[in-house]
Amino acid sequence: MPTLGAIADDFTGATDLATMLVARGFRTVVAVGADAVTSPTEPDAQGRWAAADAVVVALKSRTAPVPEAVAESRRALRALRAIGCRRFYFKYCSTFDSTPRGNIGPVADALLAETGERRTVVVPSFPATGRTVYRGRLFVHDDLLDESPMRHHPLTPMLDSRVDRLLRPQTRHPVTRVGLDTVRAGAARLRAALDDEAHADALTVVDAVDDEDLRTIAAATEDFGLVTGAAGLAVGLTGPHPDQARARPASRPGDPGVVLAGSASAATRAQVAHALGRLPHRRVDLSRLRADFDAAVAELTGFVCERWAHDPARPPLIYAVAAPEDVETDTPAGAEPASSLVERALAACAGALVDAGARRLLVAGGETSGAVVTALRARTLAIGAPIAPGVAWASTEVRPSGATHTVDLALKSGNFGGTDIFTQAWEQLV
Ligand SMILES: Nc1ncnc2c1ncn2[C@@H]1O[C@H](COP(=O)(O)OP(=O)(O)OP(=O)(O)O)[C@@H](O)[C@H]1O
Ligand SMILES: O=C(O)[C@@H](O)C(=O)CO
Repeated sequence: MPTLGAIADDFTGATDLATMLVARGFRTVVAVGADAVTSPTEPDAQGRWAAADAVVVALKSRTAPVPEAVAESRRALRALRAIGCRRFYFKYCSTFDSTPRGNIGPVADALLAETGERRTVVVPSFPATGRTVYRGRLFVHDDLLDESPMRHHPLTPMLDSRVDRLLRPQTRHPVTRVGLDTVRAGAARLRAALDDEAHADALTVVDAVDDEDLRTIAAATEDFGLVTGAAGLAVGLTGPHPDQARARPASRPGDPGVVLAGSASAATRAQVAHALGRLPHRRVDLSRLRADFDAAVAELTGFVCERWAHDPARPPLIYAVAAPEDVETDTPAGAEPASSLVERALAACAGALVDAGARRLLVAGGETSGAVVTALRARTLAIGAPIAPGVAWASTEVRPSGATHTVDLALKSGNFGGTDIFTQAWEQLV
């Protein structure tokens, strides 16, 4: 029976947190939307929840309209409570992706109200991926958040690095801070500080620079009904199944695989560049898609199938962006924007390729992952072997066009993973 329920505001974020929970000994299932918890279609659904220690509901709420994000998050919390969860974790991005309207503040407010809790902590720090919070400022490796590439994010440009200043316009609660000195004084001192009247009704941003700080925060908040943060905070949680939490791969070595990269992030571009010399590849052609979408998708999938026949051991790469100038910033008059066009194309490729035999799919980009998972009609993901901090394989049943197949799927956040992840990830599937 799961006791820990998490609500993630995007799909790659959900698998990021689930990867951490599995490493910490929680048998973890990712549910795609609240409906996958409340009305599961699989015959053994009750058994699935009974055999889980943690359930993470993956939402697409990060940049949704505020009322929609709030309603979906509330529904997810109620669904998690109905299957037994008693503690809740709101997972958002380690780069605090949000705007002055939301959605981190409004969702945190709603989840506090729903749980009956008065206060919670705000912990975006994730040192394993270079995100740290010091004196309330969020760093991405050596850069302040607003001096990192996140400054130019198309949907959530991050123009400040002070987490409290980012959050204040988003929430009805006071936003307070607790600094690293207090964290380093230990869990008891931190807890005493959090119990101070100043933080009684607050969202409290807590500094954390390394995993030990996160463990201290987790210990100090172990009886909080709701915590909020990136996946890093889970480093301080301990699940009941330290050696048996990881799901087995669904595929066998040599089964057909493919990489679908829709992300344009600097990390993904470096990964694409690395893979270009090593994997068969095709770039998504925007004008071809606009001229004849179905034919363009058929060309891409035909290429992949032809390469499988030639060399099944090398998973082909279908990618959208290799260089910054590949990103289309101005949509031609009357045309579909490149972002949704590419998402639809990669989702269509995923469905067609699973029907054609793909049993291993590595997807790069949060929005891209959401589109692919939706097209594959996956309901739940059982988290397996880790690939990189925040990225793991997951086995899942999919049915893009009726027939059900079990596949291994890895959802890679745009900024995560080493340069060689597209060629090396497959080695973890054993
Ligand atoms: N050539 C292009 N021009 C414009 N947009 C593109 C192009 N290629 C891809 N895109 C879009 O860019 C967006 C990338 O977002 P996505 O969330 O998939 O990656 P990301 O932002 O790097 O990942 P994450 O959210 O995990 O950090 C998608 O909507 C994708 O369709
Ligand atoms: O926390 C992160 O950085 C990631 O899990 C994420 O949310 C990617 O979109």
